[in-house]
Amino acid sequence: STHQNNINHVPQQQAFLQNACPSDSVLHNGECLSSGFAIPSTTESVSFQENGTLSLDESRALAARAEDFHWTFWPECYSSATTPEPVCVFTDQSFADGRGIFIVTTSKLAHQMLKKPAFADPKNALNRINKHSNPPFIQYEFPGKGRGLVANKTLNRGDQIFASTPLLITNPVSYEILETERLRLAHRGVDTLPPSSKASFWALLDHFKGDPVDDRINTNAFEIEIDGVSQYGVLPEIAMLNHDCRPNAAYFWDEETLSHYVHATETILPGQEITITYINNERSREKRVKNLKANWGFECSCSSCSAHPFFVAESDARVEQIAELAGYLDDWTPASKATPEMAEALLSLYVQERLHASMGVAYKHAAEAYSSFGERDMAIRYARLAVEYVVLDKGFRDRDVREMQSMAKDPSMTWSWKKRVGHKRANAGCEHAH
Ligand SMILES: C[S@@+](CC[C@H](N)C(=O)[O-])C[C@H]1O[C@@H](n2cnc3c(N)ncnc32)[C@H](O)[C@@H]1O
Repeated sequence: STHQNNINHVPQQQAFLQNACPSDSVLHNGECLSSGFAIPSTTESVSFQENGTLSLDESRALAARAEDFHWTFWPECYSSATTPEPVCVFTDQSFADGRGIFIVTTSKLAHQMLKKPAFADPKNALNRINKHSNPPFIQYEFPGKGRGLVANKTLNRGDQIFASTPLLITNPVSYEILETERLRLAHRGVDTLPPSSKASFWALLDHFKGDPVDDRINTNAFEIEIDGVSQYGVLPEIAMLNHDCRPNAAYFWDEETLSHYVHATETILPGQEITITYINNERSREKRVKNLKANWGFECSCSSCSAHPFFVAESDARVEQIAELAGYLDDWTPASKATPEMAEALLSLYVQERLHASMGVAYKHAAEAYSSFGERDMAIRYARLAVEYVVLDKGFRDRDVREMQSMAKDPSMTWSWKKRVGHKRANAGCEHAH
């Protein structure tokens, strides 16, 4: 379908430069070409320097000359029949005190991103971010899973391990242009990063051994949401953390500061590896292993994946029971069988299963279950714990965090208060309806 591609994929230099070329043409290789112009199929080219892109010096000069133009380089862009606008690479070398960032997206979305406090008010937004001196860990090489981070001091639950901004963000729209063009944008992005960030990028693991840039992105990217769109971000610090199905740290993405935060979710002693989860762990071993293989391409070697079949079966049974109890607790109909005792069983299963990093949801269930029977103090107890845990994996601005903060203040003002008073409460002794 090379023909098809030549017709549909007209490489365009950014639409912003409206005034640089007449409206019926595009800027290409420093020249205005009629928009019917199509460069030769890039599939035949080996070098990314070919095919007439602006040199870095040219695009830097062009960006400097343009009025009100935030980015360090004039963006290289490509479009296809399905892209709403050309997809371009936008680099800001001065972002986050010179750490730099490149973003592969449309100009409209790139412009929208500039409104985030991380770009608009970095002094305040980023004052706690990217501070990597005196880290609470050292890097260590583990046989079978590569580099990882090991605590060099005791970390308590809630301690920040690091918080950092991505070196790159790619929007899913970039998959709508030709693969060769998508790769050119990614390579261009890496070439435009400041030297130390470029070095951190190249030091990342390339697990799949394909295109060296794409491979590093695929091996290390995390899903991040910006303005309702799920995108990929690469952060060299968090990329050093290995996966464990029973991790001792959690991370969240904060859209306002465009930062990724990592915190301990339990006590981590010096010498212990700091781990996060790459997947949803509240599933059977078989499903977890399959998911890691399919999406990350590795055989999980964590202790709960490599346990003896007896222990695997026990663990799977607990995970299944967690889902069953959560199902009851989520039932808010008059026929609901949910009780606070169920929530206690749920909490106990989370602890036994060592799912500390995801305890937040269990504490929320417990807080609501007690609130629904009008038990104020127990609701407060668990609402406080829910806030403490949920924030570590959902972030400061999460809805559940706010809800649990309100419950901790005054359960009687929340929607669940006394919702189930009068429901049968098995094992609780007192069964009379109020
Ligand atoms: C984001 S990187 C983590 C850092 C990596 N170990 C390194 O040296 O750069 C992800 C890669 O680490 C390895 N890895 C992470 N967790 C693992 C685990 N639980 N079992 C086996 N390999 C793992 C896999 O090769 C995976 O593709």
